[in-house]
Amino acid sequence: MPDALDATPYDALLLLSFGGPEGPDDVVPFLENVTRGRGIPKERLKEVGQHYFLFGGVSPINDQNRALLDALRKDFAEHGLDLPVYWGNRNWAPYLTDTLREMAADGRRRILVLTTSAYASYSGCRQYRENLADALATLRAEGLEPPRIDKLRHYFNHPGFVEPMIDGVLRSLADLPEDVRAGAHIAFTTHSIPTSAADTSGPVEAHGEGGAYVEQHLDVAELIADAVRERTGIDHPWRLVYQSRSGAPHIPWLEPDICDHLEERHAAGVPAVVMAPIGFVSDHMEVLYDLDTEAEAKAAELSLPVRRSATVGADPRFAAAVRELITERAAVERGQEVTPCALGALGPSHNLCPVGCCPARAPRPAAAGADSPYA
Ligand SMILES: CC1=C(CCC(=O)O)c2cc3nc(cc4[nH]c(cc5[nH]c(cc1n2)c(C)c5CCC(=O)O)c(CCC(=O)O)c4C)C(CCC(=O)O)=C3C
Ligand SMILES: [Fe+2]
Repeated sequence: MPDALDATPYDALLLLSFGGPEGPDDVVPFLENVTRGRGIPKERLKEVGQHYFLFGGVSPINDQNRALLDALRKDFAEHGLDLPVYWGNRNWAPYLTDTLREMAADGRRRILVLTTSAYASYSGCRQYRENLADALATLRAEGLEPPRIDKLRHYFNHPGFVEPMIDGVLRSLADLPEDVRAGAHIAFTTHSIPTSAADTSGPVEAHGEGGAYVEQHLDVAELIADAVRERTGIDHPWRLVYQSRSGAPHIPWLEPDICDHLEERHAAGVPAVVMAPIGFVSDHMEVLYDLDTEAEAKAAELSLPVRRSATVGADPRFAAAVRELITERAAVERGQEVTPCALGALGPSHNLCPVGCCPARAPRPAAAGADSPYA
């Protein structure tokens, strides 16, 4: 086997995700897990519960992660990368702590973590690092020797993440009626977060209006829009907009919301919109409900033709990107020179979250960062 497919010093990959309910009885306990201590109004929770009940109480996210696990294992096997893959979630079974306990029992000592979040933010990065620190503390309290954990760098600008989304937008444009296609605008969407969380996202030097969170999404949006222009010869105007706002109404979150944006585009005479959910790794509930149900209903009310483009999901190019990120990071840990792969203006993200990256409201231990107690 060539050197590049050596994962040493790592002995396992952990896919770390959000988790979702798998039946009606799971919905309320799942939402309690998600919102524990996070100050989400009761009304909002009831409403979000209804989104899940509309789909039989089942979030597609777990099956999508199972498909990603299959794609990763297949890719690793085909390329001779001998690295076992595990899966654990923040909010639903298989729970992260149970998976880490199993990994420790299997003798895994150096674990690399892949999160199903491509960008910097408290929710998408540090909160997962806090979950890892909590799980490690539990193992330690149980008298188990906790493994050492590193997290793969943010992959928002990796070609294996961006290219499937370019294809998705091209497919959605092609799927629009011909008479509105050339004039279509692209609405890149991501999860809204409190502006205070956006402004402090990423390393301290990226803090400022919108922080690394907005900056990274704008980088991806521009990459996709440029590629679409190159391949179609048409300059489709675009904007980064937000969805899935939560929290109390008096706290500012990133705007505009996709539904307001559709209204505004319609009023401006735009003939069609492609909604491209670049903030998400799979077509989970935020996509199925907030875009395919709510935003589609708004568009129907406006008689505005819209299409929603696909997320990467289990695309083989994404699986290959994960393999490349693993072998790249492993080489770094072995002290070898590597050229990290990244598109766009921002360049490859840091391997180790620096101190002050995506701070929490109340500081808590977080694993796999420069400020980690057991890094
Ligand atoms: C940045 C971000 C991502 C993208 C990065 C990533 O993927 O990590 C993301 C993903 C997801 N969010 C999800 C679900 C929920 N998020 C909620 C609440 C919140 N999300 C937030 C942010 C994010 N969320 C925030 C700041 C809150 C407020 C509460 C808090 O400060 O923590 C709530 C509570 C109800 C509500 O208020 O909406 C639910 C149910 C699911 C699962 C979908 C499924 O089941 O298929 C996924 C993948
Ligand atoms: Fe969320």
